[in-house]
Amino acid sequence: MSMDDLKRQAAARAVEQVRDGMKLGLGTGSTAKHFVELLGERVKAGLKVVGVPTSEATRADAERCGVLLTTLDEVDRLDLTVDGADEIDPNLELIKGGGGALLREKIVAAASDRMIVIADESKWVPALGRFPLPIEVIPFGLGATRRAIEAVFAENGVSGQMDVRKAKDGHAFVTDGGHWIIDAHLGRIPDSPRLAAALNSIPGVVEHGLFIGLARTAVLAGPQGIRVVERR
Ligand SMILES: O=C(CO)[C@H](O)[C@H](O)COP(=O)(O)O
Repeated sequence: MSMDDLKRQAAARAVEQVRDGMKLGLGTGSTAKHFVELLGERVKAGLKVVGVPTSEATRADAERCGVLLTTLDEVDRLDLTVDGADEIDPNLELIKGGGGALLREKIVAAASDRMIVIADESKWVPALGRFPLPIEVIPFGLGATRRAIEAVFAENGVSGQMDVRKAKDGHAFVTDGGHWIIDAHLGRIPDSPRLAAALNSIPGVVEHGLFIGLARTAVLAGPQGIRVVERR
């Protein structure tokens, strides 16, 4: 079974949680794309839902699949967000942002009563940090922001190379919000909630990919089947 089959299986399990009338957060990435496609099939069969997309790519996918869209200005809370992740630890803390949509993803997840993270088993890790941590920054004053990030890393016992993410054309990758992303290669993050809070305090950092206390359920698809992990 391919990795993509596993992603689709995890997405299919999450689609079972969707009920008529729900307001949904729609994640970004290849796993979330499966969810949007499967949701679209249920919509065509008569399910009534509205979704808030977490990226322009997901907006296009949802429109193509016939999923009605709304915004967080038009609705108050969302019932459920379903999104992928780059890493998931046993406390259901996440690294997200490999696809560059972390800012909208976090806004949408925080506005949701429940977040289900869907992934293949390879995303399950004992501790976060092997996947480079995406940090979304304002291009202005980048040198100062980098130095402040380095200082926060040192205070939190981590260090590693920091790369400005590049697009395929070799220029800086620009997020849907018009910002840049620094990918920080930290190896292992001993205390992710503490690091997340410290990064939030840096001027010039718009958001980072540590999702702390947001995911309630993880649906992990592996060759042996599906494992569902609930937040303790
Ligand atoms: O955070 C994300 C996008 O910003 C994605 O959810 C994450 O990168 C996982 O992607 P995929 O499902 O393609 O493995």
